[in-house]
Amino acid sequence: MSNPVYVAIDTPLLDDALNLVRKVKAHVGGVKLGLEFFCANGHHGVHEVQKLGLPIFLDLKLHDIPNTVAKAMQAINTLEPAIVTIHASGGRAMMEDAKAAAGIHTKVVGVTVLTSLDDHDLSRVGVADAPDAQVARLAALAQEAGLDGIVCSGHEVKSARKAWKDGFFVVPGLRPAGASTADQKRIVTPRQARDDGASILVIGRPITKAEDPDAAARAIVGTL
Ligand SMILES: O=C(O)c1cc(=O)[nH]c(=O)n1[C@@H]1O[C@H](COP(=O)(O)O)[C@@H](O)[C@H]1O
Repeated sequence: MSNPVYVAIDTPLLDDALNLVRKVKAHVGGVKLGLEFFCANGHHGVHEVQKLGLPIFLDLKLHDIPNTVAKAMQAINTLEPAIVTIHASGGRAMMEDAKAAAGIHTKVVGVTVLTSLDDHDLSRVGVADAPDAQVARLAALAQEAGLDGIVCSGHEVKSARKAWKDGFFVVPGLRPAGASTADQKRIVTPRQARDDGASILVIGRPITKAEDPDAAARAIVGTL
């Protein structure tokens, strides 16, 4: 079984990112680079991290009209990322065009309901349904659009996996027991997410902000 843990490197500083990846690379299966890193370092930064030998998850959460998202996807194809995110709420046509524009080795996954949101936050943006119903709706749309899978919290992954057996499920919002939740609202432990059908476990601060990131990554993998 390959290591499902992707470490979220949320920094705009290339040297910090490289140092962190060097520290934890023996105990993670891949590296997630986000918008913060990409805006600061672009293709060059991704190439530098890629040299360390782990698969790259480019978390850009693209969300725009279909033409714009498809063109953005084409512009990152030369990086050959293993995984790229788009927002499922961008609609079916946007998802179809994004997938069509992506490279054949890239998994395109749709972000459903951010793990930092709860029922109350959803109602404030006009979504009357609870997170699980909204995740189920967007997961079905992502599947229809031909995406590889979705991003959802550990609260929804079990039912999402049941409805989409060969889907690829990316689960962030993971906290080892007792860890600080910070801005995350729908959290579970890495083990729970794994048991409930997650394909990839995205873990940031519990590893990157630990005194010893390598030991933290190793301990988390030990619980799986
Ligand atoms: O797409 C994501 O990766 C993502 C989706 C989501 O709903 N929630 C979420 O936290 N993420 C990302 O997962 C990572 C979580 O980081 P930590 O909370 O530090 O573990 C961050 O890089 C977020 O951008």
